[in-house]
Amino acid sequence: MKTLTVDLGERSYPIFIGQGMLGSAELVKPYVQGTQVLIVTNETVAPLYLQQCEKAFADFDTHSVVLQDGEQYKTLEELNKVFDALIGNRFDRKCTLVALGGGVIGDMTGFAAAAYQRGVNFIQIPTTLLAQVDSSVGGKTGVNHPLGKNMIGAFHQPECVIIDTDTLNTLEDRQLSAGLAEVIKYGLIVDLPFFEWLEENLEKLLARDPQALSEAIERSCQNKADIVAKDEKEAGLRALFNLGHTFGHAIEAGMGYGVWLHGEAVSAGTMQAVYMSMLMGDLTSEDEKRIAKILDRANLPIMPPSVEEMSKQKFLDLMAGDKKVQAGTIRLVLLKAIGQAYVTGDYPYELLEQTLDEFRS
Ligand SMILES: NC(=O)c1ccc[n+]([C@@H]2O[C@H](COP(=O)([O-])OP(=O)(O)OC[C@H]3O[C@@H](n4cnc5c(N)ncnc54)[C@H](O)[C@@H]3O)[C@@H](O)[C@H]2O)c1
Ligand SMILES: O=C(O)C(=O)C[C@@H](O)[C@H](O)[C@H](O)COP(=O)(O)O
Ligand SMILES: [Zn+2]
Repeated sequence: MKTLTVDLGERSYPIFIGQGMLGSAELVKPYVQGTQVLIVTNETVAPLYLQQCEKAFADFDTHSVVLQDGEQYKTLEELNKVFDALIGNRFDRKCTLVALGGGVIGDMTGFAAAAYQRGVNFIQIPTTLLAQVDSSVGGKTGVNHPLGKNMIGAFHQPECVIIDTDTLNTLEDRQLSAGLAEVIKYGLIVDLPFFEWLEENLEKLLARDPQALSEAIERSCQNKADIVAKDEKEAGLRALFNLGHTFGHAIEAGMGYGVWLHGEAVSAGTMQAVYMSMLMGDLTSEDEKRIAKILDRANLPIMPPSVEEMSKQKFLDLMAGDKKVQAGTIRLVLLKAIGQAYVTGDYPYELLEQTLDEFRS
């Protein structure tokens, strides 16, 4: 087992990466406060892993709640089921919530933990590649609104993150690819050597080679932990994790939550950011081809929805609601080079329009 640390002073926490850890009482015990535990999962993950996970919390007064599966259920309404379970079972302020599932369950459970009685502890047990490399680390929690992704939420850090890579054995190929979009993102924004390693090892990752997966998860989590430790609440640097997301979140909301997976929307959105970085005179067409190639090899979309599926105006309206918008300016994460991202609102607006028009024709 490998252990990384998210260094946030007295709120620092470990990320455990290994195999066969899901039922380990020894591992979770130090991170459970009080006597009451609520495991939050969904209807797909529960039959696969709930029983095993419950074993780890057998010494506590443990309950579970099973939510509907899908991005379309990442809503305040569905979240109420968690509050019903907590209040209905008289959970007190020292209780611990456990997120067992992908990023949707992690974001919702974290937000429930942030809000219940103004804040209780929670543990992340991510079971998708995307959640293991990104969403379980860093404390962004929340739910969607019909007009925008993750618009209602809170920063709330977990007590620990338990990444059992065995859970990836049951993940659908499409979901594995979606996770790779966020893995590739780390290479693009801050880590050229990791991008080069991914170019070398992509087939191994697609074939679920345990060693390759473990290395990709570790390097991704290390990149995430380093930046979160420097900028927990996204005053600046942390926004780099949003590469491809201003376009991608617009695709997710615009097409209807769940139609495009988050990772798929991030992939196409990354190509839009890459195209615009080329228009800005930074990336070369060789860079563009190289980035498109790795995303395509990962079985990810490299073109956004067609103009018929999503108009330029719809894109712009949704992007105008992005959380990085400042004084009406849509700020974007662009690339100076592979491995070197920056955030800017200082670009000719026509280049954004050109990206939305030309990239799709
Ligand atoms: N908080 C953050 O920093 C952050 C970062 C990235 C993404 N996100 C959010 O995460 C969400 C996407 O997460 P996701 O890609 O994990 O999607 P997801 O949570 O919807 O999971 C994908 C699918 O895999 C299923 N599943 C989960 N684990 C499984 C397993 N081991 N075997 C078989 N099936 C399994 C789920 O039930 C679901 O159907 C989005 O809502 C996105 O906004 C948040
Ligand atoms: O942790 C972060 O910071 C990220 O931006 C990670 C992203 O991959 C993730 O999709 C996040 O939820 C997007 O954040 P948002 O603030 O744009 O909703
Ligand atoms: Zn993301």
